[in-house]
Amino acid sequence: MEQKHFHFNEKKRVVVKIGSSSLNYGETGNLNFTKLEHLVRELCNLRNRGMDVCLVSSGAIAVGRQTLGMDERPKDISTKQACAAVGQARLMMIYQRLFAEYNQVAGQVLMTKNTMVNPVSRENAKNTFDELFRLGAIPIVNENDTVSTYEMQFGDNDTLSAIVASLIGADLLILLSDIDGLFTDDPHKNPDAKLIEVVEEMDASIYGMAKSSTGSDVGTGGMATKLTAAKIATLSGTDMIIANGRDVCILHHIFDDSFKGTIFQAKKKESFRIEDFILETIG
Ligand SMILES: Nc1ncnc2c1ncn2[C@@H]1O[C@H](COP(=O)(O)OP(=O)(O)O)[C@@H](O)[C@H]1O
Ligand SMILES: N[C@@H](CCC(=O)OP(=O)(O)O)C(=O)O
Repeated sequence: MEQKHFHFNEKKRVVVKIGSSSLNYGETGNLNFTKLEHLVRELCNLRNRGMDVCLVSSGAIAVGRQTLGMDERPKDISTKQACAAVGQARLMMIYQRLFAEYNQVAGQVLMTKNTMVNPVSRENAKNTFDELFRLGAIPIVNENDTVSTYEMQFGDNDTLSAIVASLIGADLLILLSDIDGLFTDDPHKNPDAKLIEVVEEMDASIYGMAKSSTGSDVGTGGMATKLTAAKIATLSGTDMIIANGRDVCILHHIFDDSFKGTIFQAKKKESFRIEDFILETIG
């Protein structure tokens, strides 16, 4: 797809979200180190281009489950939280090592809904991001799964990444998924589904396409949570892209103006306040 008119290479602050299914080998559930290494290299190159870069990485529960030798996806909250405690630490250890290889520094930011709803916590979180960018570091964000209660959970990192993008005033959010973008229907169920390349208006016809079915044993939310993310991002003035994270080199293709995916065009609404949106819609 030729998208020269979008000028993504002029973006200044970019959030990239990668889902659990893109970090693991589907068949074994083990981490794909080559993929992680390529992802980190791509993000370091964006930093080298002069952009502020933030990574929202899922995978804590999947990595913890693997590390603890569980065959089944955990169902109850305390088992998920125990998996996240083990997996988040392991994931960060790997990221720290890989970023250091490219002479970049990564910092961990773990958030709950409370971080966004409480004005003092929200301001503190924003200041932390600003300071990390000023220092040239790359924030790596996840939900604080080990402590977040059901009521205070975002529950999916698609929504969380859009909230982070809104909080830090990012001008581009990229969701790396296990699928090329938004299709007219779930392509795993409907082989006639067609890729939508650009979404200018988030109207009812668009919401009708997205199903919450996931493409893997580790994904959360399916396309429905990606559209919630698109709504938050576009109202905040952030363009959003869904692209396939199978090959993370797609990141430089996005900035070189040639890639396959779905672009949601920003529509900033002056009255939009992320904290009100969270209270009204996500609860
Ligand atoms: N309209 C749609 N277009 C594309 N994918 C869809 C659609 N509706 C549901 N899906 C499902 O959403 C999945 C992607 O979400 P998910 O499994 O949560 O993965 P991840 O968060 O890792 O990207 C796809 O694999 C697909 O099965
Ligand atoms: N916070 C959870 C991930 C939740 C989530 O949205 O997962 P995914 O659908 O894989 O992006 C974790 O790190 O395991």
